[in-house]
Amino acid sequence: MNPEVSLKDKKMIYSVKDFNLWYGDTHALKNIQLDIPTKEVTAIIGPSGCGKSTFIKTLNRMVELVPSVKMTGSINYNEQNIFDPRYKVEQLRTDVGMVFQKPNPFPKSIYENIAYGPKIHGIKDKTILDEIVEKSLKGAALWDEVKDRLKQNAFGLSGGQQQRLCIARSLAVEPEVLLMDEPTSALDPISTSKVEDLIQTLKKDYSIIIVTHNMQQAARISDQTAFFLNGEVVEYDKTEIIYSNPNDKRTDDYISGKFG
Ligand SMILES: Nc1ncnc2c1ncn2[C@@H]1O[C@H](COP(=O)(O)OP(=O)(O)OP(=O)(O)O)[C@@H](O)[C@H]1O
Repeated sequence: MNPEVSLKDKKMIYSVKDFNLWYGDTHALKNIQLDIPTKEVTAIIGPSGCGKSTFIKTLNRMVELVPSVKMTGSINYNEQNIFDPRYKVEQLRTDVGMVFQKPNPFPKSIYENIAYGPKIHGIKDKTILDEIVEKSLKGAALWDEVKDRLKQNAFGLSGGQQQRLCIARSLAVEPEVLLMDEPTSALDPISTSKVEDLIQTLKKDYSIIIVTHNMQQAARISDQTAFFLNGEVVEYDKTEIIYSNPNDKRTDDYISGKFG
């Protein structure tokens, strides 16, 4: 990241304004203001229960699957309010891919895991599907490891390979954004490091928003970091500032391990 460019001068993919969310009576997100830059890595950190997962599940409107949810405020994605009744949620879910904490491949072959999304979008031509599978697996740095066993079941892959397969599956429908909810917490250190390297490569083409419990990970891979506490954003700034010279004492206390 160019250190001369301040956060507010960047091109934004999301702009979150006055946003509140309740699960029944639980006020889980409180008056959130957050602008998320395009083609960078934005980390969401904070202690358990502070609203990190709720926040990223709001960005693709997945949170609405919980019946008791109520929301106020606005979230603009590419300058359109995703809560506008005319907004097409299906398009949002295509543009915004999601990778979860535990790798969740389909019980199908490696090939079919990747081809599934494009097929649903109407692509039937075998040559085109082959190309998408190869490109997506290369994009997720998995091609060389699996190119000779594409017909084998995805459950035969290691946990780290399964997680990269899930990233490849997201890439296959050509998203703009990747939401990642603790994508390495179930992985060993070597697989974690491969996924972290991959995230660094992917940010050339995608905007990445990652929830992580691992503060070293956020420091290593993100351009900006938002510190959440009790449903509020306490501080949001370039990662180097959050980690070296935070404004708020609560951020400092969390970063230095005094609570969490
Ligand atoms: N489906 C749900 N129904 C009711 N309350 C929920 C639901 N999901 C989350 N909450 C509540 O919303 C608040 C925020 O939870 P959330 O899962 O977003 O936090 P988190 O920061 O991601 O936590 P963790 O790091 O433990 O995953 C918590 O008080 C939680 O109990």
